[in-house]
This record gives sequence, C-alpha cells and structure tokens, in this order.
Amino acid sequence: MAVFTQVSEDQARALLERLNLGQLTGLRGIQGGIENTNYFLDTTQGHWVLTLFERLTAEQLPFYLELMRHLAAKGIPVPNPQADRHTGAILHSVCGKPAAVVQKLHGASQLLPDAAHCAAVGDMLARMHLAGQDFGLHQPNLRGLPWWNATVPQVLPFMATEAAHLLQAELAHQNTIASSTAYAALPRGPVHADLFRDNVMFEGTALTGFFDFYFAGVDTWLFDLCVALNDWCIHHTDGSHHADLAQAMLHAYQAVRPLTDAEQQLLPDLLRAGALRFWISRLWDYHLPREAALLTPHDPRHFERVLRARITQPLRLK
Ligand SMILES: Nc1ncnc2c1ncn2[C@@H]1O[C@H](COP(=O)(O)OP(=O)(O)O)[C@@H](O)[C@H]1O
Ligand SMILES: N[C@@H](CCOP(=O)(O)O)C(=O)O
Repeated sequence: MAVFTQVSEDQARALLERLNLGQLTGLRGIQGGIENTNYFLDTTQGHWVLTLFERLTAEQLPFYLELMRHLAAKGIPVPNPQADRHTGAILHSVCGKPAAVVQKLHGASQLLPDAAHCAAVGDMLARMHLAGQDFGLHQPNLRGLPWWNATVPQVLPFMATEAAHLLQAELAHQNTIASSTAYAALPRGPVHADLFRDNVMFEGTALTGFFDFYFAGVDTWLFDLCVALNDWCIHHTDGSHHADLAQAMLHAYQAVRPLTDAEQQLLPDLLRAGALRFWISRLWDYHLPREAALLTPHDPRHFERVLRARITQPLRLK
C-alpha cells in the first residue's frame, strides 16, 4: 500500500476549499505506488488525486509541478496541478508534508501492451520532449550518473560476486560513455525518466495520459526513450528485446522527432544505461529499505536480466 500518511476528511475539505474544487464526496487511499501517499479525491466538481510527498523536498518539487503545468498547457495529456485560489501556489501543505492536487486521468494502465500501445507511447513521448524544450526551470535527473556512482558502493556488499562484477563493469562503461563526444552531442531537455507501463493511462488503445513525474529531470531524450523501451518492449520472462513492440515505439517516436546520428550510435549503450539505472535503484530499495516502507520492493534481478540481454543482443536501428 502507499498511504504513509493518513489524511482526514476535515483536512481534505480544508484543502478543497483553498483550491475551490467543490465539496468533498469521496476520499480513498490509493494502494499502488511506492514513493508517495496518494488519495483519490472526489468532489461535486470532478475527480482529483492528492499526493503527499514523502521523500521529495519543497525545494525539489516546483520543477516537477511546473513541468506538468507547462506540458499540460501545451496539450500534452499530463495531470495539471491545481492552484490555491488566493495565492496561486500549486505546492500545498497537508499534514505537515508538501502536497499537490492534480486531475485524475481517465482509463487504466495497460500492463500487457501490444504494438498499438507502444506506438502511442512513442508518439506522445516525442511530443512531450519537444513540448518541454522551452521549459524555464532546470533540475538534473536526480537518479542520473552521479547517483549511480554514489549508490553502487552501498549495494555491492550485499551482492554475489558475479553480479557485483557486472554492476561495476557496467558502471565503468557508462562513465566512459558519458564522457564521449557522441554523448555530449545528444539532445536533452526535461524527461520523465520513469515511463513504465504503470505510469501511463489508456482507454482501449487511446493514450489518455502520462503521470508520476516525480523522477523527472533534465537528461538526454534518448535516455527517456530507452527507459520506456526497456519496460514496454521486452519479453518480461527473460528481459530480452521484443522486436515488434520496439519497432512500433521507435517508428512512432521517430515520426515526430527523428533520432540524430549520435542518438542512433548510442542507442545500445543508453538501453544498457536505462537497465543499469533501475537495477541500482531496485538493489538500493531491496537492501537498504526505507524505515516506513510497508512495501514489497521490486525485484532487482529483473533489471540484471534486462542488462545482460542488452549487452549480449544489442538493439541497432536498421
Ligand atoms: N493523475 C492520476 N490520475 C489517475 N490515477 C492516478 C493519478 N496519479 C496516480 N494515480 C493512481 O495512483 C497510483 C499510484 O501513483 P504513483 O504516482 O505511481 O505513486 P508513487 O509516486 O508512489 O509511485 C497509480 O498507479 C494510479 O493508479
Ligand atoms: N518504475 C520503477 C519504480 C518507480 O516506482 P513508481 O511506482 O513511482 O513508478 C521500477 O520499476 O523500479
């Protein structure tokens, strides 16, 4: 479950009054997610999601919330943070925690996607990258290379020898890639950085929104695409590449924004980077869990398998 902090109906009513969102008709804790406390808020005016941020600080949050507002204003289907009617602020405080209220997206996650779903994600991801180009705030991807370098030494003591060697070798490889000329030439901007199947809503094959922007940051657009390819377009049994799904996502992405030469060159390496990033975070959550977490951590071995598959069968564009 992901209700770390209990919100009472009176607290929800007080917040709704400040946001001018109507009278409370329902307040339900959301079971999914691992990072934050989430509630569905139903009112006489609509349906909303209340998030209390459990790890992110009030200094980090404006980047995420303003990015969502920026993208929504440009027609990208992302939840739009609701403002205080007196101050205009979109970052609120509930139970002493930083909080936001966003629109509830229609639909449901598609956990068994076909090529049409992957194409819809590729298309919207490219549109989102272009729409974010003129976003004014800057915050790096806080789960980028510096975090990998800092975190790998913390998880190594818990690992078996062979896996530890792979982790260290891949980290060294990614440090080399990050200092290459091709890497410096990669286009970059605000990216979602966690666009897994559980962070996208669909009604049938129609994509109704991207959400959970709380790992977003400025990074290469290619990294964002690779994170999505590594979740949407693989065989989840062994982590291997799913050619039809990958082709559908890449084709749709490139129909909006063709990959540059440097991006085509580094696609196999950034697929490895995407796998490494989530292998490290899952190892970290698994071996060094948060005190309050009542959660089953995601399986780190899944991304070890994805990384091995990306190394032994590199995906190259035809
Ligand atoms: N804007 C939204 N519209 C509809 N459902 C949402 C929205 N935001 C969150 N949810 C629901 O809440 C669940 C948990 O949200 P998520 O952002 O993934 O939490 P966490 O940040 O803790 O991982 C999602 O799987 C989804 O069902
Ligand atoms: N997508 C990550 C975990 C991040 O959790 P989320 O619920 O906030 O998407 C993973 O699968 O390791």
